[in-house]
Amino acid sequence: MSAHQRIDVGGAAPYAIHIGPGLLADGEALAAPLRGRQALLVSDSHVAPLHADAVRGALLAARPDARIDTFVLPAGEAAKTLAGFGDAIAALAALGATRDACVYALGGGVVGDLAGFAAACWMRGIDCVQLPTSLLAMVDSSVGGKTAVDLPQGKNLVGAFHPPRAVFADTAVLHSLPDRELRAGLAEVLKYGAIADAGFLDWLSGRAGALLEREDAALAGAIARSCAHKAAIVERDPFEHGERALLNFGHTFGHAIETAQAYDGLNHGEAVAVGMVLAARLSARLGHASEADADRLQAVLERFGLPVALPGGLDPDALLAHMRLDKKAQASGLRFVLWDGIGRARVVAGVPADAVLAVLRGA
Ligand SMILES: NC(=O)c1ccc[n+]([C@@H]2O[C@H](COP(=O)([O-])OP(=O)(O)OC[C@H]3O[C@@H](n4cnc5c(N)ncnc54)[C@H](O)[C@@H]3O)[C@@H](O)[C@H]2O)c1
Ligand SMILES: O=C(O)C(=O)C[C@@H](O)[C@H](O)[C@H](O)COP(=O)(O)O
Ligand SMILES: [Zn+2]
Repeated sequence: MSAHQRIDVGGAAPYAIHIGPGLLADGEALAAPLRGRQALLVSDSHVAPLHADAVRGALLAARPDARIDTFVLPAGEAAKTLAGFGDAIAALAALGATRDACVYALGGGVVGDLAGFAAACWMRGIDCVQLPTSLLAMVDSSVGGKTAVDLPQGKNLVGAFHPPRAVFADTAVLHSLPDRELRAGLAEVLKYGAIADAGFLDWLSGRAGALLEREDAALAGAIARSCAHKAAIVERDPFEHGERALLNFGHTFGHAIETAQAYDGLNHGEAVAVGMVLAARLSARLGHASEADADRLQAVLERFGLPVALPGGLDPDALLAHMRLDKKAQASGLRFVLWDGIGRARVVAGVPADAVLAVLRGA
């Protein structure tokens, strides 16, 4: 395998995250997890024309006896649906996939979540290899085994925990990623600093220019440190019984925004950026953090060109209704990841709805 970094994720089903340029051309490495002779390469309409032939060619060079079908989703969050999931399942049926078949998810988080969910469900679970192509997918969605599709009622409401067999993050493909999507990925990178690593937030803040200019060393450092944080957390708490919920910082607000905009407004990373600012403001209102810390977090996000305010036209009461279907909510009420300042977060139950509404109204 070409020079790369490797991060191991331990637990009941251990796997490795490989990070570096050129990994998608390494057919031997990509084919190693393929136990049988069938693979379904799932991608989307932006990524497939750029990278699917190369991946398929690399896999076939290593495994000439394999049958590799390709299934392409329309690009974008609006395709992460039960209907898209059904189409992926139909592609597995057309392949005649047996239990030793493997799904390869080549794309951003939308492809990774949907393809992973199809792999989790086909014959009650077959292997999935994540080939993340967006920054967001490299630093977050390809790791940890959360798979899902959205419903009109809420984000990721139908899904399963299904860890990948391996993750190959080929950093060379980031050169074709649109700027807006690069910034969205940086929102989830900044999240690790906000919840767990004040030094990392400083490091990122000092390299905003280099990261936005896609300098290799800066990107490689940000990806590896993000994956190390995510790997450590999901290894300790794979099913989100505790600590893993911290990775949801900003997501109660963010998911409500995405749902209210019918998955056609802010993208996930942008919605999480706004959500982190709102969660920080809520934390300050409830006495957990200071307004000065919330101001600082907002300023860092702004430095990366991310949105930090609620988009116009959204009804606070409708957003609150969406939050009641957040996966952290309980029969007793809302639970939020609140913030104790840079690098420190915790899950808090019984957050009063009127405080959430006040933050949404900018009061
Ligand atoms: N499972 C998890 O733990 C987890 C974590 C974070 C986010 N997510 C989910 O991930 C999704 C967001 O992921 P995303 O930001 O990657 O969105 P995405 O998958 O929609 O990708 C963003 C856009 O970039 C394009 N793209 C991706 N890679 C490219 C490349 N190399 N070159 C050119 N274009 C490229 C895609 O086609 C798409 O248009 C959301 O559905 C979110 O809920 C899941
Ligand atoms: O891996 C996790 O755990 C996360 O919460 C990571 C989030 O960035 C991600 O958006 C995740 O899909 C949200 O999960 P959900 O359980 O709130 O749907
Ligand atoms: Zn997220």
